[in-house]
Formats: sequence, C-alpha cells, structure tokens
Amino acid sequence: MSGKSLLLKVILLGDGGVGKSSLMNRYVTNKFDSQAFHTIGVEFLNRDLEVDGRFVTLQIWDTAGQERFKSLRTPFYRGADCCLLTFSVDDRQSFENLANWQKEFIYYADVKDPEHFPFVVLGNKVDKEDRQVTTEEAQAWCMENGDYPYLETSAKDDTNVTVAFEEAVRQVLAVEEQLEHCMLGHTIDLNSGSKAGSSCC
Ligand SMILES: Nc1nc2c(ncn2[C@@H]2O[C@H](COP(=O)(O)OP(=O)(O)OP(=O)(O)O)[C@@H](O)[C@H]2O)c(=O)[nH]1
Repeated sequence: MSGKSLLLKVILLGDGGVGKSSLMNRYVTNKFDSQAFHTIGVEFLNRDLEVDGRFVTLQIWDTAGQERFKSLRTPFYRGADCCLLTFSVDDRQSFENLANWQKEFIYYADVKDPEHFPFVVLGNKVDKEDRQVTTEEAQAWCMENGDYPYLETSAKDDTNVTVAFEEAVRQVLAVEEQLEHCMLGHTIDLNSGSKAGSSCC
C-alpha cells in the first residue's frame, strides 16, 4: 500500500468468550479456530487498509474479558482511538454487561469527552441459532447509550467482520474531521449532543 498511513488504535472489549480474539484473527489472518483459548492480558495485530481514500494502519488490541485479568488489560486502554464493545448474541449476560465495559473503558482510558468518543457495538456469533438477544434490543441499547453504530458479526462465517473494522475507522475519521472543523475558528458546543458526522458547531 502506498501513501502516508495513519496509525489508529482500536480496542476490543467484552466478556470472556464472546469472540474478540476470533474477530481480530478472522480480520487479520482470515482464520477461525473453533477451539480458541482465553486471552491472558492483551494481544495486538496490525492490518493496513484504505477507507474512503485514507490509508490507515489499524492496530487492533484484543483484551482478556475474564474478570480475573482486569488488572492486566486496563493499562492498555489509554490512547485507543475507538472501542469495539462486543457481546455474543447467544449470551444475554454478555449483552447486559456492555454498560460495565463502556464505563471501564472510559475510566481507564481517561476519556475526557465520552459523549464524542467513537464506540462501535458488535453482536457476534450471529451464525448460532440459540439467540438470546434480538437485533432490535441491541439497536435500542446503542441508541440510548450514545447512538453508536451496531453490527452483527460472525467470526466463524466471516459475516460483517471487515465491515465492522472499517466502520471503526470511519467513526474515528468522522470525529477527527469534526474536531478539525471546530478548531478552524468555530466553537465546540459540548452541550449540543452532536455525534461523529454531524455538525458540532
Ligand atoms: N459459532 C461461533 N463461535 C465463535 C464465534 N466467534 C468466536 N467463537 C468461539 O467462541 C469461543 C471464544 O472465542 P474467543 O475469540 O476466544 O473469545 P474472546 O472474547 O477472545 O474470549 P477471552 O479471550 O476470554 O476474552 C471459541 O471457541 C471460538 O471458536 C462466532 O462468530 N461463531
């Protein structure tokens, strides 16, 4: 890939076993392991891509979702440009824990302006038939908690995996554009509730 590349750090958070490592591995290596082991701490992989004419090196950080690894994962939240909040559609508890993951990220990443931070929500394992969370309720959660994009993925079938990571990049670029626009002589109205892609001024 030619041209100057923008380095973006995205981080996958969610309960143990929802498929974070599998999503990262499917996207970067196009492989799926049906016997994947739990992550201990964090791991990361890079992939270059082009989104809307911008060259990006995506640094994807995969974290350990199990509670006992909390102190190993949280130091890596700082500097993330986007957070992919992940649950599994066949695991209701993982959906109900999304708000805790969102809070944990905001706290340890020390996000100064949570309202404008780009989160993307992923409902993984849509290939499974024993769903416990409907598309509509996941969309409603996203709407209520920050109007976040919601994508249903399957690392197993490679459904929406590329789309999900590209959406993360689009969200970051939209926030950056908005900030640049605001810094060009406009005032940011933090009370306007504006989101990525809409006017902040
Ligand atoms: N059917 C199905 N199984 C999946 C999918 N994604 C992951 N799995 C399986 O779910 C299990 C857990 O996947 P991981 O990717 O290790 O989950 P994780 O979120 O990284 O787990 P932690 O490392 O503990 O946080 C593995 O057995 C995977 O093969 C999917 O899209 N569909």
